[in-house]
Amino acid sequence: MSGALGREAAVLDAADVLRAKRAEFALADGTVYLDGNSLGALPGAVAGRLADVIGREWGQLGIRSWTESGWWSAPERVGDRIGGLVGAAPGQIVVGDSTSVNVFKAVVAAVRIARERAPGRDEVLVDAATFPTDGYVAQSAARMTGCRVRAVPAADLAGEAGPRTAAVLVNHVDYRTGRLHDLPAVTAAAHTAGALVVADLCHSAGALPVELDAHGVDFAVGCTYKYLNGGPGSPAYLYVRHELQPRFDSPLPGWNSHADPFAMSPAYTPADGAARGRVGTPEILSLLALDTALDVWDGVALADVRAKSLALTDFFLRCVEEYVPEGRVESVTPAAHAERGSQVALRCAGAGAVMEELIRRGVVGDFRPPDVLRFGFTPLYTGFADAERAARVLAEVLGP
Ligand SMILES: Cc1ncc(COP(=O)(O)O)c(C=O)c1O
Ligand SMILES: Nc1c(O)cccc1C(=O)C[C@H](N)C(=O)O
Repeated sequence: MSGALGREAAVLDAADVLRAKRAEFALADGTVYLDGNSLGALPGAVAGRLADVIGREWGQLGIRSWTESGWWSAPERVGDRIGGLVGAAPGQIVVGDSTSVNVFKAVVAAVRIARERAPGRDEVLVDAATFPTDGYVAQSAARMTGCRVRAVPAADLAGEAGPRTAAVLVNHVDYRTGRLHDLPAVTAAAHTAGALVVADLCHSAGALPVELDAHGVDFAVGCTYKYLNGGPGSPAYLYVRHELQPRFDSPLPGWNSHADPFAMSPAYTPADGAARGRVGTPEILSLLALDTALDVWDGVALADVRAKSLALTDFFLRCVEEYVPEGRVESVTPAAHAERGSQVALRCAGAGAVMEELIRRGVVGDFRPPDVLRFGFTPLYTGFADAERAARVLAEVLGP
């Protein structure tokens, strides 16, 4: 650490109300980890929990663990814990499958409900810069339901929802630029137009306060391996708003979402509540790793997370401005706090090679084509000294 910004970082770290949380993570020595927006860091307690789940619950109790260890109901129990982080009252979130699969369930179900109300609706609106999987799944879901996809810039989604719109699929935060979209406005406009909203929270859950119930969002999906630190491939989640649950007609009705799964009935009767979003057997090992990973949120106020995230990203941008010669990088992340998630994306010539060199020097971010350096700031374990060092090393890599 060096210079005035280094000293400022030390002062900011000393005053950080979340600083004790860093010790709950296993972080590699000498590395600045700014890739929690792709794969969150490992919470230290996860290894012990998995050892117990494997050794005792699976190894000793075996099949009995589905009931005695609570495996069967873990998708709803862990879903309620995630609900506490995304403004969802209990009973509306189930954990399981991937985000991609949950986008499929949500978009098809949203179209089906919209069609019940007004059969002529035939359009799925998606934001044009969506994460690819959402766009691919929306295309297929639309084809299967006789709709067409119309891609418009996220900022135009609210204005574009109209009488033909059945569903609006919006990424809460853009994965490439880190732009935070106006979910309440999109939701309100979609509802005025008679459409339903599906929100992808992959880059917002755990990074900033999300208020699903308060904003009346219809469906939401998200992964748990980024800011929720569930580990590689940890299961995703599906939120279905309470009032919609009786009409939620899942396109993937598996035996796990049956009202009486062990009746093994040939006829499908959907379960009530969040369980209707289940499909097949839950991913118990990664689900229970996630369960323990969520313990790091105990005693954490999301307002503190948001305040630190904005302070960190502001500070990083200041350090970049100070250290990196003018014109070498350009931030594509909005300066306005109301429009920023928890990452900074810098457009940079030769970004792929620059990121490789950054990683070689211990600053781990990622590269997104065609020319974006992406730095994720995870307030629970990223400090101001990390932000300062990352900007300093970036300047060294780019040269004078
Ligand atoms: C916004 C967004 N949606 C969906 C996904 C993909 O989800 P999954 O691969 O878990 O299905 C990602 C990241 O991979 C993402 O950033
Ligand atoms: N899910 C990932 C994976 O399995 C491997 C590498 C990266 C990912 C990601 O999550 C990418 C991430 N959604 C992104 O915003 O780019």
